[in-house]
Amino acid sequence: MNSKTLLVIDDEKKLCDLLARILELEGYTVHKAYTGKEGLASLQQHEISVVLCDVKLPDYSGIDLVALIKQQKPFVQIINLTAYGTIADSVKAMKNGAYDYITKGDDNDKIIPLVANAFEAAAKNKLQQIQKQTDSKGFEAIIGQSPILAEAINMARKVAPSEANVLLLGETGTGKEVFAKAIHQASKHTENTLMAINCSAISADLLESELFGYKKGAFTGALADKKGLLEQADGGTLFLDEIGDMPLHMQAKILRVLEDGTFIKLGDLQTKKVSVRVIAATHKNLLAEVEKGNFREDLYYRLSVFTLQLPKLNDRKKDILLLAEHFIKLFSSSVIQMSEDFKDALLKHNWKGNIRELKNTIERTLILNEAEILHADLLTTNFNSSTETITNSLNMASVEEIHIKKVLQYTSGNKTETARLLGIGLATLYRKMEQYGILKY
Ligand SMILES: Nc1ncnc2c1ncn2[C@@H]1O[C@H](COP(=O)(O)OP(=O)(O)OP(=O)(O)O)[C@@H](O)[C@H]1O
Repeated sequence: MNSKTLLVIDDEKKLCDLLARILELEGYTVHKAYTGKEGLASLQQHEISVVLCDVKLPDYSGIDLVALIKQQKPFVQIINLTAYGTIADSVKAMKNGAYDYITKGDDNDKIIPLVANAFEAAAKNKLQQIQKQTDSKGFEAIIGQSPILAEAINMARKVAPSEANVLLLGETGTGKEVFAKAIHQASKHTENTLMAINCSAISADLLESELFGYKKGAFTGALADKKGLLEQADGGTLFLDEIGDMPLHMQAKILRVLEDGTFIKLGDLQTKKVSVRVIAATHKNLLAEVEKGNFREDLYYRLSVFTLQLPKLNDRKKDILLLAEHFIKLFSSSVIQMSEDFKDALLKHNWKGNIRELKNTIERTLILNEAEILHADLLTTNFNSSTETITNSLNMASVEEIHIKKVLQYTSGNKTETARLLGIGLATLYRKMEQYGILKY
């Protein structure tokens, strides 16, 4: 993600050189090619994320080249350079998978923002691709060698091929969802779907319609029948994340699913039956919730037949560097090393957000710095929660303002992505931008 490398393919040498120069001034590393063949060779040699490609090349049609590049490197984004008035070309280019097209000479001020957006799309594509590969790797994707994690993996491997429901316990970010996916992958139902829902993230009404589905006319806006996640997961696995936050009336319905596989869609009179294995997860102490009357005891016992406690990252310090190395490789295409002081800082930090916090910390550190060797000073402003090492020489507000601006710059003003990277909600981001008078984006 770090390397902002692009390729310009154009046989008009002067234009190619000019474009390259403009983009270099924007901080990009630019490779040039004057023919399609040279371009394809360059793509094999360098880590390129975005290609600007003329549609009329001596040896190739730039439009055919789009399909060829997409075949070889699906996450690479291609912007075609078309001559004035050749709309048909542009349409075909987009059909072949081009990110966008620019009319030569006409759209000069569009190039820079378009290229920035194309890089963003390429990075997202790459992460999605890696995520897919990771998901299909099952237990192999779980990084860590500490005995406490090995024990959890061992237990999960044992229960995976059985039909037993599983309750995953652990603080936020300890990898509960990763384990749920791995258990599904190693189950007998891996050819069927794993459907996941976070019970704390959406309202009770929406949760109910998402899980059970509804009949047309069940409520205003129910314009057609909708299958719920339970039906979609039939024959496979349903992952109920943060089950401790499920409202009591829904707990009764889920209990019924666990008991005999039956449920009723919203607005329906008939009972439906599914065969679904349930994996549930929570960061809460469910027994304490049972005592407080917030969680049904019978559901607790149904779910907790096989309970798996996932360790906190602070309890498996041995894995911190291993995970950090893994995330560095994930987020950067260039070779980046950790200095001893950087490793020390990672080991000393109190990882309240567990692996997710470590992952976010590494991602931010790499976004905001170009260094090939990471030092501890790069980390201080990137730790999620309060850290003793944070600088006092600037007041917090100005550090925050600078930080928000940097991330906005990185995302080319994409607020949703900025909020995600900052770990705050979109509304909070807008409020802070207003507070600091950040108007440009
Ligand atoms: N052992 C691991 N190896 C590699 N990546 C991991 C591992 N465990 C977790 N992750 C990554 O850390 C992040 C958090 O993991 P996950 O979402 O599974 O945690 P969680 O316990 O379900 O969190 P929450 O309770 O907040 O939903 C994810 O991006 C995941 O890919």
